[in-house]
This record gives sequence, C-alpha cells and structure tokens, in this order.
Amino acid sequence: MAYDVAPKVNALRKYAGWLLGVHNASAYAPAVAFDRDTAVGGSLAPNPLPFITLPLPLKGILLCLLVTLIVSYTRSSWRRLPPQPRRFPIIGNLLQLTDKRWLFSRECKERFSEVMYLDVLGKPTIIFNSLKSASEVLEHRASNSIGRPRLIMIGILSAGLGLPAMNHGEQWRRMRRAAHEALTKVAVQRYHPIETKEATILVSALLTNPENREQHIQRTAASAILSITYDYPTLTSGLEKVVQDMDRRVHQGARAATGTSLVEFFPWMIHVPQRFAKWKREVFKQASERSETFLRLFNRVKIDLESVGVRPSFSASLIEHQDRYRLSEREMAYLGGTMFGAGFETTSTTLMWWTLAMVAFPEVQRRAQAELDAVVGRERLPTYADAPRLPYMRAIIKEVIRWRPAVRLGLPHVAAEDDWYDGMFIPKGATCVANIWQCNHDRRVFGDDADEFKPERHLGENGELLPGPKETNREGHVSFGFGRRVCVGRHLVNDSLFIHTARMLWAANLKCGRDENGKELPPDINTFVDLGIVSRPPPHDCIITPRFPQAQSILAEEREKFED
Ligand code: HEM
Repeated sequence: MAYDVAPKVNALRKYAGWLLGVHNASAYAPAVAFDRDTAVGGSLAPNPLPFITLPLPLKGILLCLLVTLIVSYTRSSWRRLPPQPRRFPIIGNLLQLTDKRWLFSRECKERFSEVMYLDVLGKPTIIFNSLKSASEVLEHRASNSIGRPRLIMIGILSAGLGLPAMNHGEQWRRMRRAAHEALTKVAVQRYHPIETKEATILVSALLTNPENREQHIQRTAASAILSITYDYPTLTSGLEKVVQDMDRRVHQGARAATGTSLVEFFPWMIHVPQRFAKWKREVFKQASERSETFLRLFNRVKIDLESVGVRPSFSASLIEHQDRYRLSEREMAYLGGTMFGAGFETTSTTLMWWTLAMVAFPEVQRRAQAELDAVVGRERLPTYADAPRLPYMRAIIKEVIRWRPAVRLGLPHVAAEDDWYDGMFIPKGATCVANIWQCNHDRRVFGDDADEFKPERHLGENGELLPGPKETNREGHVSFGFGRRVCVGRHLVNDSLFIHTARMLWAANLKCGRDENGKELPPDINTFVDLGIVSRPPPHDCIITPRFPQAQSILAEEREKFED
C-alpha cells in the first residue's frame, strides 16, 4: 500500500515558510509533483498549523521560549549529576543502596571511584566513595552538610530526641554541646578507672572461659558504658536484664536508622490509623518502652546524687551543669540513652574485629607483645600511663578501625544548598552518605596494600604514632564520620580499646582454632555480618591461653584491688 507523503510535505513547506516568516511557503519551495491517482488514504488539503496564523510578535515570543527551554535544559545542573548505576522503574536505585555487599565491593569502587548518584524512590542520594570527595564535601564544607534527613521511624522511636538522628537546630546544638563537653579527650580520663576495671575482668573471664568470648566482650562493653553513663554497678553477665533491654532498644534503633522502612518512601502511611497498621502499633509501643527505660535509668542517677552524693558519670555531669546546657530532664534522659545506643554495639564490635585480626595476623600479635614486654615487663599489668610508650599497640587499634570499621556506611547528612564536587552537581536537599568502607580502602591514599592489615602504616620513621593523612579527619581513617557530626564518643572508645587490648595481649595468646586433625582453621577475614548500622565479624574459633605462668595470679591480685 502506497504511503501518502503529500500532506507531510505540504506541512513541512508551510512550517519552513513559517520559520522564514512567509505565509505562502510554496512560493519559495521548489515544486514537488504529486500524483493524485497514486496518493492513497488522504487529502492533499494543507495541514493547518495553528501557529501559522499567529501574529508575528507572538511567534517571536514562542520561539524565544522554546530556545530558553532548550538552553536551560542543556545547561541544567541536574544534567551534571554524578554517575549513576542502572536504575529500575519506580524504585530507582533502592536495590543498590540496600545491597551492602555491592556497595563495599571492588566493582562498585572501580565503576564509581569518586562519587555516585542514586535515585532512591525519587529521593536524590549522593554516595562518596573516595576520601577526597567525602572530606571535601562533608568535612571542609561542613556547614552545608550538618543536617540529617528526616527519618520517620527513628523520629518516632527516639521521640525526636536521638542525637545521631536529629536535624541540626537549637535543640541539637544544646544536646551536642553537652555530650561533647562530657566526652572531650581530657574529660574521658575520669572514666579510666572504670575502663581499667572492666578490662581486667574481661581478660580474666577470657582466660577462664574462652568459649564464651563474644558474650564476655558484650558484657564488658555494656558494663563500661552503663557505668560511665549512669554509674551503674559492674555487670556480672551480658545476659543481665538491663543489657538485654538496652540491646533490644539498640537493634530497634539500628533497624529504623537505616531509613529503608516503607514509610520513609511513602510518608502518607504515617496517617493510617494504628488499628489498621501493625507496624505503627509496634513502633509506638517500642517508643514508649524506650522512653520508660531511659527515664528509669536517669532517675536512678538523680536519686543517687541526692542521697549518696556526686560520683563521676555522664548523666551526673549533665545534671550538675543543667543550667549551663539548658537541658530538660527528658533531653538529659534521652542523651544518656543515646550514649548507650551509640557506644555499646560499636565498641563491642570493634573489639571483636580486633580479636579476629590478632588471630589472623599472629606476627602483629607477637610484635605488640614484644613492645609490651619491653615497656611494661611481666611483673605488672599495663596502665594508661604506658600509652605514650606503646605506639605499636595504639597503631593496631587505628588499623583495626580503618581496616574493618564497625560502621561501614556513614550516617546520612543533608546538603543545605546546591553544591558541586569536581564538576558534579550535588542538589540542595540531597542525602549525602560517606561510604566509609571505600574511603578507608582508597588506594590513592593508603597505597596498593590498602586492603591489607598493616598497623605500621600509622607509624613514622622513628616509630612514633602518626596523626594520619591530611584527608582523614586526624585519626588516620574516617571511621568516626565527618564535620560537625563527627562521633562524640571517639575519645572514649579510643581510650577504652587501648586498655582492653593492652591487657589482653599482655596476659594472653590468641590463636585460631583447629580441626579434629589439628589443622589450623584461619578465620574468614573477607565476610561480615550486617546488623543494620554496624557490621560484625563472622563467627570464628579462637583459642585463648595465658602467655606466661604468673599472668593469671597478677590478674587475680588486680581484681582483688577493685573488690576492696
Ligand atoms: C568504634 C566505635 C565507634 C564508631 C566506629 C563510631 C562511628 C560513628 C559514626 C560514623 C558517626 C556518624 C558521624 C557522621 O554523621 O558523620 C557517629 C556518630 C555518633 N557517635 Fe559514634 N562511633 C563509635 C563509638 C561511639 C561511642 C562510644 C559513643 C558514645 C559514648 C558514640 C556516640 C556517637 C553519637 C552521639 C553520634 C552522633 C553525633 C551527631 O549526630 O551529632 N559513638 N559515630
């Protein structure tokens, strides 16, 4: 069947004429002969184009509008977004954001070495995969990325008072200042006696009952943070009700803070009445239990303060300076609860990664023990006073935190204004997340051996501890986050890890398990267990034995001192 081209040609002629400002374009266009007999299915009547009849000035305006549209489209900042992985209809890049294995994979780093754009159900999200990009945007231009995105679930759970999830504002500033001042490098020294005691108990427990290693580690982390926050008595087991209670709260919070609940993407769901929404009933129930736990623990400190007097604890220092910080009782109670939430799982997980590293790299363990023998000897346990002369022990801690960061994907920040990185557009309101794992394994900063466990990378020529590459937040890694949102507990956890690991290596040898034929079973260093915010090592065997005969008796003597 012949195709009738005549009308189209006529229309084109008219259009050309319109562009030239001539109404009868056929007068200018070369004649085209049409055979009416063979033309099928249409009439040769000209296709009337509405704009032909428009007056000339209006045509000019329309033309200008068209040109402006084309220019603004080609020049739009949105066309300069960072590279984006393949997106799916409706959900966009949701799968890539939730697939942690892909986010931390070599493939992701190779394809998106600097920055990556994800469209998560319409929400723009920027992932920083390099130290340079993350530091430039989140650290050096910190005031533009100080905010947090609004997360509905964690907002309900923490009654809007959870410091890590709060948007910046007057309330966040008051609470952050109070937490910061209570946990400065100097302020945390008042908690050294608590940490020293806990470390001694942990080492004794590991030597007498090494099978329950993870439980001992959890007990020590929970006990230390409860004592520090509430002057709570030393826990005898990680199974105590208060730990189980708080642990449940931490996991509920961690799940909510990932921001992947449906309600985050369909906020209208929050208006569904509770009787039709089980998830809503549950989250409100958890929120009220949470509030009850935090207030109960806080009120305990208040009563103790009135009856027993002031003993150093985080909550006691908040109460003491309540007027200066201008905090309400509820704000102080939630701040205390947040300390436990943010500190317990991260500290215990880092200790677990440290144990795995000691088992996987026995030569590192031997070198640290040689340093302990040279500086401390075998007559007494290491103390905080020995820290300046134990740079290798401290370098191991830095390297564990870099090599296997407890928090692999940083907490989300929000861009307050449009921003640019290396010619790539970061739109106002975009969620900005540092891929801490990729930053810490950046070969351009840490070299080709970035994936290897090498504590000596943190030591200078004379064996002194280095402050860390300039891109890295002064610590030699960016595991504690960025800018004004940097972790407030970092000095506390650094000190805690020092005394725990120094006492462990002083007293004990840690070796990998063996199969029934006596063959060594090295731990798998390349997998992890994802707990939402925190990533734990996979289960692995570890044989723990005293390093020399007097170790246990010296430990027992030290424990007696604490019981006095
Ligand atoms: C090895 C242990 C720890 C790691 C790896 C860690 C990591 C982090 C990271 C990545 C952030 C987010 C920073 C950002 O948004 O850029 C953060 C925030 C925070 N951390 Fe830690 N943390 C640890 C231990 C602790 C401890 C022991 C405490 C308290 C006792 C604590 C309290 C907090 C708080 C309150 C925030 C929120 C700060 C804010 O949003 O203003 N952390 N931490």
